[in-house]
Amino acid sequence: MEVKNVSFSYNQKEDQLKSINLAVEPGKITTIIGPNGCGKSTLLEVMSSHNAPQKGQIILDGKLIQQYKSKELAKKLSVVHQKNEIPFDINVENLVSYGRMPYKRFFHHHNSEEDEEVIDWALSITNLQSKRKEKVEQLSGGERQRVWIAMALAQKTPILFLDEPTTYLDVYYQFEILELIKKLNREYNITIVMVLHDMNQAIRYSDWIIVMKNGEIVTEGSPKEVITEGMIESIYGVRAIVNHNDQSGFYVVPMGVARRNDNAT
Ligand SMILES: Nc1ncnc2c1ncn2[C@@H]1O[C@H](COP(=O)(O)OP(=O)(O)OP(=O)(O)O)[C@@H](O)[C@H]1O
Repeated sequence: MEVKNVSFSYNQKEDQLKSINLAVEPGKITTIIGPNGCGKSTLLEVMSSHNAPQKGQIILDGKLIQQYKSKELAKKLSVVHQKNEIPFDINVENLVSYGRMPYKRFFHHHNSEEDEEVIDWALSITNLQSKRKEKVEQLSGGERQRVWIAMALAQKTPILFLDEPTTYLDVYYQFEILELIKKLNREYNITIVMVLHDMNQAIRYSDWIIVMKNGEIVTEGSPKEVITEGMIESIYGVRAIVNHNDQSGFYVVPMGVARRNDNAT
């Protein structure tokens, strides 16, 4: 997938994305980081054709993204959004089965054998088999996040976008979700593009990191190239120590505010 010179504005006054250029490498985990409001979610929304850019092109498998029919695109790319509304009274397997919609004909609501197999696979890889009859609203935050991921997996797409998949989760569930994402990438070869805030998680789980500020990409590269004390100070206005030890590998310790950050976005 390639993003070429893309600009996007919600209000026609100011661009929330300014001339974005990037390429998503197939089979890798790409993570977008940057301060609140810098345009990370907006970029995912534009890359998934949820919003159309005013300028530039997004190309997926050699074709402009707006030329895909919605069902056709939904077989290539699935998205786990930051905020999700649970339909009233729905159980886990019924919500996950929504992921099969792109494969169904109009007014054909029942699941085919293949649909059932894929739903079983999505439930088992997200470790939700035992919860399949439970109401989604009664699950814990970590379990719910796995349900949204299972629904996206039921779409059986080669590309998965996740917007802040670990937000609101305790540290155990954060690792559980990130390990699942890594497994989807390493064992099932699903290309991942995700937004994260935690730099240590970005270091540990990404092949490639894109850093945004003010609607622009300011730098990108491998975690080691990108996560530096200088980058953290200039992008976030925070003093940090970037260190390495044999046990933990390479890690960041944020130390405090370096300067008043009036221009975080
Ligand atoms: N639906 C919308 N209508 C108008 N402006 C919006 C809308 N959604 C986001 N914005 C604005 O676009 C800018 C980028 O927002 P976006 O949510 O993409 O940032 P983000 O980097 O994902 O932030 P965060 O880390 O806080 O989730 C912000 O100034 C935000 O206020």
